[in-house]
Amino acid sequence: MTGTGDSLTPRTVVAYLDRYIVGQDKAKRAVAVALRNRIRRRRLPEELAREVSPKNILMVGPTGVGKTEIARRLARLVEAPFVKVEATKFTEVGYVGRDVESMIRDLVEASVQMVRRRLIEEVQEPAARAAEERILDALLPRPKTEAAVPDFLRLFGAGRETPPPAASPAPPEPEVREGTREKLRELLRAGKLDGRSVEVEVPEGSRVGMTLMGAGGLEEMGLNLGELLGGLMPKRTKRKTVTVEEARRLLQAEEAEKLVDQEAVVREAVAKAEQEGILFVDEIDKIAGGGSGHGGPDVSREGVQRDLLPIVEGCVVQTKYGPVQTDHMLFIAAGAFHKTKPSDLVPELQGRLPIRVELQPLREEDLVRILGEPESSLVRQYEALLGTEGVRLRFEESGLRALAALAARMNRDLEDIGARRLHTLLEQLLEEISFQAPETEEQDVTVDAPYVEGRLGPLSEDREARKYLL
Ligand SMILES: Nc1ncnc2c1ncn2[C@@H]1O[C@H](COP(=O)(O)OP(=O)(O)OP(=O)(O)O)[C@@H](O)[C@H]1O
Repeated sequence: MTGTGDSLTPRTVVAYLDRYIVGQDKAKRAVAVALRNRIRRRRLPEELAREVSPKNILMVGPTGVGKTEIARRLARLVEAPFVKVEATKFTEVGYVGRDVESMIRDLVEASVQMVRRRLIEEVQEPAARAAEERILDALLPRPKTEAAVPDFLRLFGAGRETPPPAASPAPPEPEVREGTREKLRELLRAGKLDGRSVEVEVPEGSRVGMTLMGAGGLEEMGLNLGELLGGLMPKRTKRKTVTVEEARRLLQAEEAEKLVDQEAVVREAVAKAEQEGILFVDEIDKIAGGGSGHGGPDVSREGVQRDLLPIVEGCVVQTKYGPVQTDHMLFIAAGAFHKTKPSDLVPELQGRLPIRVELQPLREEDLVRILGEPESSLVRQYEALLGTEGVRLRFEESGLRALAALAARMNRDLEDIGARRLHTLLEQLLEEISFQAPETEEQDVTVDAPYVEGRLGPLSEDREARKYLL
């Protein structure tokens, strides 16, 4: 389900999120409302719409309970450009105030990729046709004499009287060639020529990727000399012998690239980032309060908050795609707040994160559901992955319960890493099968409680091993 506008009521958004994330109803509601506010804002007269700032969200909750997942799924639902950053990244040595702006550049880049992918998808049909013609040209080269005469001269009759070189056979009549070309086209479309070799002209590598050494200003804005000059320098191509199948892939990609208007991509991408962008700023709790991030000569936490502020409040950031306004981007900040409180953030930042939601630690029952219920749950992923190699994996309810119980225990005894514990446990549980799958005959594996206990029980009792493996 993707879409924008009327169909995206908070209720439908929550229902969508429910398909992937277990529990955390308050956080789901908060993001659904924030999204709805965006839709409402777009219906306002322009002048008023400009005044309405997004209702940014502060998610408070321990690690691994679904904070990022909720934000990411929301972005995917509405096809919004999305970026996740760790606020602590900006407290590191070597940090300069403007680095905070890099998250906006990353967002725009994500938006450009997104728009480009979509537009490229849209021109696949004409690109495929153009690629087909080029492959046919390569398989059935035009006779040299004719090809050597530019089309505009041929209009005046040039080329007709040029006799073929004595040694080479006379070129086939145009109608005969046309017929052959059409036959070849049929074979090509039926995939009968896929294995044949053909020589085609393809662009050479990517554009020159020289970065301007030492030109701090440009580099900071994400500018790159190769890209700056890319448009001015002729693109280099080389002749390459490949299979017809590969040629189709290469040429179709090249033709699609040519058909997409790069300026239109940038225009749409910048607007999309400005109006629909979602920035997820994790570990915001670690920059709350004064002092440095984690001792040492790091940049002060308050300094980072002060740098974040203009971006959250709305400013213009220079990017290689031009100036980008941050006023209407949605910020979702998140943190565990074990050692600090949201009220330790500078007041202006607190004011810019008006919606507060708490996410709950995951209980054993939640972990059971997380294993099996979400549409792309871990269990489904493993079943599908191993299924590709003939392993019919089946999880029984008792197996899921045993796994969840163990995960809950390890979270209590070691460190609470939330649902991430399930990843490490499942990896250990299925390690052997995963390793052997390609070499074994088809097999059925049923994961029930004894299976889980047999494999993970001993590990969970071993004080040292469990620290590293579970
Ligand atoms: N409530 C949940 N329902 C389904 N899956 C979950 C849930 N909570 C966590 N997960 C899964 O656990 C993993 C980690 O979750 P997520 O990235 O959302 O953590 P987080 O709360 O953002 O923590 P952190 O702040 O440390 O990044 C993801 O693979 C996610 O799908």
